[in-house]
Amino acid sequence: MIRRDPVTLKKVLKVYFICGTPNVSRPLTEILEEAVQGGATIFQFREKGEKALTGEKKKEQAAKLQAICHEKGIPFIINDDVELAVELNADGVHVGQDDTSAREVRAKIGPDKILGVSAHSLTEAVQAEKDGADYIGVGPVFATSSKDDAEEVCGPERISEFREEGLTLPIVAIGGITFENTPAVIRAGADGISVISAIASSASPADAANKLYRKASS
Ligand SMILES: Cc1ncsc1CCOP(=O)(O)O
Ligand SMILES: C=C1C=NC(C)=NC1=N
Ligand SMILES: [Mg+2]
Repeated sequence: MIRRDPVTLKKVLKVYFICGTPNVSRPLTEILEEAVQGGATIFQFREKGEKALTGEKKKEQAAKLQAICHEKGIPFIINDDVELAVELNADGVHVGQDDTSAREVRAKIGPDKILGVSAHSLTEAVQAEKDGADYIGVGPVFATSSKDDAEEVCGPERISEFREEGLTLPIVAIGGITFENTPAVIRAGADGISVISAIASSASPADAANKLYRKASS
């Protein structure tokens, strides 16, 4: 169990791979293995879109991915689906502003699980912290084609603004992140970067994760 303290979490958030079966054209289990091999430090199962698995199939896939994360010693996070997270005893949940309220999720998953919340404004960020969030996901910092209902691009500046306002909560940036633009995001004050396509669409997820890790740690 990853302790929820901010110091541990800031390390764990370094290279946050997020993926669902609609994002890949070969088994997600294979891609996850390779991504962790390369240096991914935390994984989120985000099963969304018209081709997303549901019910038993989604649960089976989640269990397989969870087993890989446990074997490799990285946290397994589930996006949105709090019930599934509780059922599988996942390491945590990530919710957006339009999902179950963070306060309610914290009550359902208990004090030892990781809770991530998407935040686009300082108000949302401060509220998330009050509601028991361990980290916030901020973005899209660059243009992305992986989320059709993404908010408008906010740039890494949004993260700098939060830091200038004194927000110390762990922050992971998201949206259109590649190893080229990772340094700017870390310089802006993010503790880590989260990606879908930079790893999922790479010919070598291991190589992509490794490049991202080096850029996020430098
Ligand atoms: C889930 C999510 N939230 C904001 S942008 C995004 C998609 C990120 O995907 P990519 O890393 O491929 O831009
Ligand atoms: C929308 C999101 C923002 N940030 C993170 C870490 N995950 C998400 N699903
Ligand atoms: Mg959501």
